Amino acid sequence: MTSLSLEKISSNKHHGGELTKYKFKSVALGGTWAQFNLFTPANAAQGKVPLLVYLAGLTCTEDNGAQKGGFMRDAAAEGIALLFPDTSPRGAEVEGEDSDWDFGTGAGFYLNATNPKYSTHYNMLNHVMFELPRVIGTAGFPIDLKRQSVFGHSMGGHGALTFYLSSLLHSKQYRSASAFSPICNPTKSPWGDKAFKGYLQNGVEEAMDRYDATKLIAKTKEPVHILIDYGTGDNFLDQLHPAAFLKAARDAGHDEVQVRVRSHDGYDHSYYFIMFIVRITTTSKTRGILMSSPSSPCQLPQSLINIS
Ligand SMILES: N[C@@H](CCC(=O)N[C@@H](CSC=O)C(=O)NCC(=O)O)C(=O)O
Repeated sequence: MTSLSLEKISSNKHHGGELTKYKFKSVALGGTWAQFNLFTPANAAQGKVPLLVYLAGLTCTEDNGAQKGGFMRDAAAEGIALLFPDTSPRGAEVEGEDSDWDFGTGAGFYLNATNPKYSTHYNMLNHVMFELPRVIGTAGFPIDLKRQSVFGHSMGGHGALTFYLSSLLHSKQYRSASAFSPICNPTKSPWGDKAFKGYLQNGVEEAMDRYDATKLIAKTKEPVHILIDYGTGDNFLDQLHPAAFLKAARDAGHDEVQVRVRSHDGYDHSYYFIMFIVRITTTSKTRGILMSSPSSPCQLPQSLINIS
């Protein structure tokens, strides 16, 4: 998979670091222009820093998390780079892709499409998990791709959980996953149903083993590091199923040290909730979760205690 060179669109100094927007012609997304934001903290000038990937939700672009998440202050303090990909290809010119807010443009669902209508362009899994790290590595950014974690919101929470769980057996690409209001059991949710029936040749059946975090955690034997937050006043709670994920995790033997699901009284699905959670969560480290490394054993439980 090769990519043309990056073009810088804009750059802003932020919390002592730099938030830069780039675009490039994405092979994974069928040759369309793909944009992303990358925050590099000030200490990246001294050496490579870890990377935390943020996956946004339905209707979002690479800007929502960067502008509304409130992640950068802690990332700067902890010396962590943040990557904000887009949520779908743009301008693929697939018939009907702009008809609905929860399918097509802005709603790539972090999978690789197998329905021939979408499979040239709608490959957000390949784009985020493989193409973007390759682009970042090739461009020579001061980022240590061996220290990578993933987090996200709603559809992006689904992406974070499924990317993390599906890479556990093979590449161990991410050290942990955390999610705000994630779609935890998308084969049981209307959003997931619509996405899978549209993007996948064999519909929901095809998604069971690959794209449903509740199904994946049920089969995961390895130790995991997962943190989920959701609000009880979430207007989309019927799409999320956090209790099903928690039950599957406990049934599979993952205790509260490995999988923590926190509910927050009255909070909704919006970025106001995300900002609140980020503030009560002492540092990005505790969401980003770069604490497990060969040289430093996993300290997630302790870090989670710190943030409770
Ligand atoms: N149709 C509405 C609602 C869309 C919405 O709430 N999107 C969420 C993600 S929902 C699950 O993935 C979101 O993050 N919106 C962007 C934001 O900045 O709040 C609409 O179009 O607004």
